[in-house]
Amino acid sequence: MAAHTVYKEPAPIMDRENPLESMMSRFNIAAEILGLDDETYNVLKAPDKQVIVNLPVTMDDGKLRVFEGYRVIHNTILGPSKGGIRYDKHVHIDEVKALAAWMTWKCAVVDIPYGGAKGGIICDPTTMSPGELERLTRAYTLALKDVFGPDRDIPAPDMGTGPREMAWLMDEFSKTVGATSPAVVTGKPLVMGGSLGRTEATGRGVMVSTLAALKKLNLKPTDVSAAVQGFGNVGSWAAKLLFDKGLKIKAVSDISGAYWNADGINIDEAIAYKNAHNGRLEGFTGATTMDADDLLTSDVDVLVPAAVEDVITEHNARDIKAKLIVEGANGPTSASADPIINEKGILVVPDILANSGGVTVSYFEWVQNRQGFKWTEEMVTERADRIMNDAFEKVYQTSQKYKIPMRIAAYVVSIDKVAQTYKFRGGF
Ligand SMILES: NC(=O)C1=CN([C@@H]2O[C@H](COP(=O)(O)OP(=O)(O)OC[C@H]3O[C@@H](n4cnc5c(N)ncnc54)[C@H](OP(=O)(O)O)[C@@H]3O)[C@@H](O)[C@H]2O)C=CC1
Ligand SMILES: O=C(O)CCC(=O)C(=O)O
Repeated sequence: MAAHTVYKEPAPIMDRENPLESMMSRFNIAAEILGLDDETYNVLKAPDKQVIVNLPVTMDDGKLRVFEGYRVIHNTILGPSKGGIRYDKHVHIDEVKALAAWMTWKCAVVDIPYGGAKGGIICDPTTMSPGELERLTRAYTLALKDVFGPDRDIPAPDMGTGPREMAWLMDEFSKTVGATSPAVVTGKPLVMGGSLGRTEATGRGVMVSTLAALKKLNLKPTDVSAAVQGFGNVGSWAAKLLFDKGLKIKAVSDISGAYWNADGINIDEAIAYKNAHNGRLEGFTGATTMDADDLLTSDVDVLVPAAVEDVITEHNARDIKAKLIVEGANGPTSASADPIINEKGILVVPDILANSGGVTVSYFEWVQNRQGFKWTEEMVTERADRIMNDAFEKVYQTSQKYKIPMRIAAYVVSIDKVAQTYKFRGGF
């Protein structure tokens, strides 16, 4: 008889900052500023739906392992819910709930017709074979076949997933409905309905919002240095596009460590090195190694956290030297750090604005799938850049109007749009 193991070893959330608490604390401040009515507040403070699934997967050694997966739908008043799927050993339901709510606010801030959702599976994709990952992805899709759908809930990549997983998901879902259904998922490979520009979209949005913020600070990109934490999809593209705009990228990092060069790192070389070395920067010779935590407090003008949640906390915020933080990751700053950052006068382009380029181009992918017509790369980037710049300006003007940080202003813009929609639609 095969041995049965339940693969479930999440880090207890109590030992870390809780992203859900950070999300709620900002939501509460913005709701207060808006004078949000109790009914709408009570609807928005909790997710519409939380699904927990058990996923039995036969591993390559013939043993059966049961993984735990989640899909949280935060809100759908603006449209079908949208949000990525995370494969990571630290996935936690509270984290998925926070990430789902951030998707609602993110889609509202860029004014695209989606609600918010997020998914995750507790697993370590770095130790699993492609076959195991495929069986896991198909099991997750089957378990959620009644949740997903082009007009219901549309997943996408997040940490630990990419076009390969989205292709398996699209295929498995299509089999359950008996017809090829490309619009059920975004972030697909180009040959099967993916959009030009989606791979780099989140990093591009980070670059566009960094340039917009530098303008407000009267700083020229070519006079500015930056550090980027995380060198995956978001971090590597953000670093490359900022490097191309003339910023001196003095530090980058991934899970293997942080790498520093006061004269600037050649990001093209760093990406080529990573691609040739199993996706890691370990051993990169274009920089010297530095303590990973020191990257966040290093002597640079712009800090781009683009890895995981809660890396900027009350414990290190005082030591940050950057004048500008542009949040490529979701939730990289704990609410406990907000007052310190505000007191220091650091301008923060918050996650729900700075990294919204990804979902914006996902929206374009979904539109193209439904139109059955492929846009050119120029159409994608021109429209995405315009949306990012418009959203930046709207949030910036709101922050000026209410004399509040851009983070709270972004929540104000989003919650206001959602609340107004509830008023018009009625129903409760
Ligand atoms: N992909 C997207 O379109 C979007 C992603 N985001 C957010 O951006 C963030 C990154 O996602 P994405 O780039 O897709 O994920 P990836 O899995 O592609 O990359 C994550 C990167 O972070 C590194 N990393 C993980 N933990 C640490 C750490 N403690 N310190 C330094 N680096 C670390 C990883 O290193 P290694 O590879 O060596 O493990 C990897 O370089 C997440 O918060 C995600 O939710 C937001 C909007 C859209
Ligand atoms: O592209 C998408 O639909 C969602 C991306 C995502 O998960 C995010 O923005 O955090």
